[in-house]
Amino acid sequence: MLELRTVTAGYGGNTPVFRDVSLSVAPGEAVGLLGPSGCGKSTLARVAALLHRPDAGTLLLDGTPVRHWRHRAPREQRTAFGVVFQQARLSADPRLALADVIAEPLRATGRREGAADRVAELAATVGLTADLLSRRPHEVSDGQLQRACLARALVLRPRWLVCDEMTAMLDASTTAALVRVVEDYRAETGAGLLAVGHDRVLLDRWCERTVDWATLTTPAPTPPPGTNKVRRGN
Ligand SMILES: Nc1ncnc2c1ncn2[C@@H]1O[C@H](COP(=O)(O)OP(=O)(O)OP(=O)(O)O)[C@@H](O)[C@H]1O
Repeated sequence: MLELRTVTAGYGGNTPVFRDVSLSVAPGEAVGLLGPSGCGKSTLARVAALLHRPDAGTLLLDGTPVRHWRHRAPREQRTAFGVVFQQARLSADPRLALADVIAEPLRATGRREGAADRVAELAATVGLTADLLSRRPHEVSDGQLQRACLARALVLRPRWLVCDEMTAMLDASTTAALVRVVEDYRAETGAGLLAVGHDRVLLDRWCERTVDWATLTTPAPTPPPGTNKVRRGN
C-alpha cells in the first residue's frame, strides 16, 4: 500500500502548495488524480515517488513510514518506483543515446549484467526500433523520447508507477500505445499506479478510480460570524 496521510508540501516559501492531503493506492490498483493546473498534483506525485520531501505528514510504503527522500532514501524504497514525467526532454540526459537513457537506472544501481538484453526487450515493448536506440534525444520525436522514458521507468521492474501527465504532449495513437504498455506491465507484475492528468476521459478509462484534487484538500476553516476584519465606511 502507498499511503499519504495528511501531507503538507511546498517549496520553502511561507505558504505550502497544499496542506493535509491524504491519498492511498492499494497494491495493483490504478488511481487517477485530476485537478486544475498549478494545484500541486506534480508536487504530490513527487512526494509519493520519494522525489520531494514533504513539510509535514506521513508517507507509508507497505505500512513502513518513509523517513528519507531522493538520494537519501534507501535503495530498496527508491527503486520500488518508476516515474514518467510530462516533459521527456527535461527528464532525459541530452548527451545519452536512447539505449543509455533506458539503461540509466541499471547503471546507477550497479546492475550492468544483462543490461543490453533488458534494454532490447524493453525497446521492443515500448515500440522503439533498434536504429532509434543509438540516437540522442534531439534526434528523435517527443513521442519516441517518451517511449524511452517509459522504458527507463520499467527497467528496474518497479512495484509502483507514477505517471505525471505522461501523455499530455502526445497524439492519440501514441497515448493509447503507452497506456497499453503500462497496463500490460501492471497485468504482468501487479504494480500499482498513480496517474496524474487533466483528461478525465482518459483517466476514467485507464484507472479503476479517479480522484478529484478538490476532494483531497481540506478547505481553510471559515471564520465564525463577527470575526470579519474588513472595515466598513473607509
Ligand atoms: N521547483 C519549484 N519551486 C518553487 N515552486 C514550484 C516548484 N515547482 C512547482 N512550484 C509551484 O508549486 C505549485 C504547484 O505546482 P505543481 O507543478 O505541483 O502543480 P500541478 O497541479 O502539477 O500543475 P500542472 O497541472 O500545470 O502541471 C505551482 O504554484 C508552482 O508554481
